[in-house]
Amino acid sequence: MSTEQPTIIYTLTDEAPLLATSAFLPIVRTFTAPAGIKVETADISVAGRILGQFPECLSEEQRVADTLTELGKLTLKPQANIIKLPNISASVAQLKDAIKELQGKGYKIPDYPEAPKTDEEKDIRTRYNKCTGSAVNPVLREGNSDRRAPKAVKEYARKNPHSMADWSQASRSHVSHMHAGDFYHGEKSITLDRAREVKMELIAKSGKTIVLKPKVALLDREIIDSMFMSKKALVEFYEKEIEDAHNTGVMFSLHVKATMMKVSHPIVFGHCVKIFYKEAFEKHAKLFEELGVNVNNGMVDLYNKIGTLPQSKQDEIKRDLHACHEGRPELAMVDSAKGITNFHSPNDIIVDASMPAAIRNGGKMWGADGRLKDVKAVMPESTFARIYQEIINFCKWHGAFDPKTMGTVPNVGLMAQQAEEYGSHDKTFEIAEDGVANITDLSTGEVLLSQNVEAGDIWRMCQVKDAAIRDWVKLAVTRARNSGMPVVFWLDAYRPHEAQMITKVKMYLHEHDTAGLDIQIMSQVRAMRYTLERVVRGLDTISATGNILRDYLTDLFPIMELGTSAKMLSIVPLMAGGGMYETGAGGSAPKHVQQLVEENHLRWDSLGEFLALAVSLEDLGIKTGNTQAKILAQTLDGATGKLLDNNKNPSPKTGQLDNRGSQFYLAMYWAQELAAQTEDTALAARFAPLAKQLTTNEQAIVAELQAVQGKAVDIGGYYQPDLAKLDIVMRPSKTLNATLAAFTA
Ligand SMILES: NC(=O)C1=CN([C@@H]2O[C@H](COP(=O)(O)OP(=O)(O)OC[C@H]3O[C@@H](n4cnc5c(N)ncnc54)[C@H](OP(=O)(O)O)[C@@H]3O)[C@@H](O)[C@H]2O)C=CC1
Ligand SMILES: O=C(O)CCC(=O)C(=O)O
Ligand SMILES: [Mg+2]
Repeated sequence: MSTEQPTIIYTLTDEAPLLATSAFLPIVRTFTAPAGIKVETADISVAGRILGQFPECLSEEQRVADTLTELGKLTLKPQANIIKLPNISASVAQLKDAIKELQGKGYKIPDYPEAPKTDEEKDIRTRYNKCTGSAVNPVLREGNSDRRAPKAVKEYARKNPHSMADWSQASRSHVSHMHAGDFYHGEKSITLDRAREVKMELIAKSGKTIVLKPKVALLDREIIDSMFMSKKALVEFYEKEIEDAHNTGVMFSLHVKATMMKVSHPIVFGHCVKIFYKEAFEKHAKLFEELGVNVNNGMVDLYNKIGTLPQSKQDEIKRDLHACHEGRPELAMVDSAKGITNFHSPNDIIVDASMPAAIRNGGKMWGADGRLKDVKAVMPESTFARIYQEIINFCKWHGAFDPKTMGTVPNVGLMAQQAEEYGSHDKTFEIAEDGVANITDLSTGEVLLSQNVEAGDIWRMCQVKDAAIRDWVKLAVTRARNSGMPVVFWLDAYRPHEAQMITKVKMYLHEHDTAGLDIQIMSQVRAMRYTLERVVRGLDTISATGNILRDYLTDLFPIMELGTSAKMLSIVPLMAGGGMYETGAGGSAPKHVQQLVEENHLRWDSLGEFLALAVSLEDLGIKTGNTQAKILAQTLDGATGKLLDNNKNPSPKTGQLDNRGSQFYLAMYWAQELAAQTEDTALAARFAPLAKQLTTNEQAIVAELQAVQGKAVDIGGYYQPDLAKLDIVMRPSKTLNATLAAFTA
């Protein structure tokens, strides 16, 4: 038994999860304190991360620690027990908004340098770049991923099915992806024969050698890939698909993951915008260059930059942009009421969330007129786009899934140690000149992988470490054994990277007793088909996938099965022995903040947080020998079950029970469960008065929580809300606050 006080690290993040945590944390502490468990916080919000980059610009009181780096180090220790809430993976536009907000609050941090020239500006830009895109998850995910719908949650969804729009066999919705010239087609992959140090360089046709990445240290038996996307092929593909959508009268939408693929996907996105508005971009090319317009950051960047021009010039540009819509297909909207299209910002439509939403809507997205319409879903990279076409085909034939009867698809995802594409952004480059792109051994000069590339192509190297793969296979076998479900490894033997993976998976499966287990390997399209054939028959199938499909499938299936990925249990067994517990599988729901600020109603569902806390406590109990932690875990699970049975989830409608009400019910049921358990009578006695008080005051507390709704509130900031104001807004029940305070006193 450890002598240190058992500690859970609770992350403070952004947007809806931060709002919810500010109310939930006092409840958590109330319950964990009697068991001697410490709950510490770690601020990894985008605002906190920005401030952490510029200590020299801040006063002593303003300075914050580099919490993310510290937390990253903790994940490498066996005692790590971290509750990780979803955080913003910021686009450049969001970053700039956050900088502005912080400057307005008196933090003297520099402006974001649009076109850095001096060394100082370049340094600032480098520091800010550390805060964009998916900057948190890859640092903390030092383990593979186990995401699933717990039994109670699945049962709840079966009894209370969410709405699913009908699918028509006449639906014209489809996925369009490249058939040549994308990363899939040009990929080369090897497994290393020993540890090596390599460089990435371009031997240009002009004779120049451009070193793009001077050194990458690789481990023995690591798999590395070299792949590129041809700009020419991409541009041709967009031209063809835009024209096809126009000719056939189907709405056009573009789905990327510009947060995690923070270097490649903004470029992929930008080309599409430039082709869609080709004539306007050609006409104003010089001016846009002078203004530093970069539509890789979305049309929002263009509109911001032209805002400095005389009104007549702005009007002319806008007229030219609007004129482009003539002869172009209708564009899918992000917010039709506000006129925000799919091209507004590359982060507005994030494929893992956007495609499931469209499939749940019968294959439709919103048009400018506020109506749902069939859509051409453009995902240039073919590697994973095909799974969506497969599920669309399935829905067209079988109709929408039925949450009452459908099976479940848990996921075991390879994500440790920045695996695969999601860890590649520091090794992704837009090629400046035609030439040969080589990955070369630094000490021997041997060229390990080589590609012929052209100016504008996107070239990248991905890595996945042997230890991560071995751990992933073990996790898949363990999950198969514990659940009794078959496992399918979604691996495509025709893709060079995955051919290497298949060899390793087969090898590592031999390390385990797989007798009686059903473990298969199938290409993604076949795996999707096989899984769906089982899903409609009510059968369950574990998907064991690489990092991208982990992300895609853990939104896709939960959204079909449960209506949201918020209700997922997301465990990351850290390879060093600790545990990280993510809360759900989705994001930070910016729309929910807007509703809170305008109407004081928070629809965010903290169920994922309740589930995460229970496994965190359970793990802490086992590892530290704290039996009360185990009881807290069991009773919390019981409370979550009651919450579901009694339907005390937050409602999306203002005036009804919201996140705060749902949290109150969790606290009440948890106290009741603790008071009722007989394993630890002292603990039962300790919680009995709390259970009694919360139960007696149920009506009063719910009424107090309800009474505040319907009016606008001030939380003192978006990226860095004022914690005191947040406390007032998120904890409006005097009775509840007083009861918790009296218990702790
Ligand atoms: N683990 C992480 O850190 C992740 C972070 N992100 C980040 O989150 C931000 C938003 O991403 P986006 O793609 O819009 O996806 P989100 O998952 O945040 O939002 C999509 C929709 O899902 C629903 N939803 C998601 N979680 C919950 C919840 N707990 N309770 C209720 N509803 C929920 C909401 O639908 P409705 O409004 O209809 O109720 C929401 O509008 C981005 O900055 C992104 O990078 C995204 C994924 C994971
Ligand atoms: O880190 C991010 O930006 C998003 C992560 C994500 O979508 C996921 O892991 O499901
Ligand atoms: Mg995701």
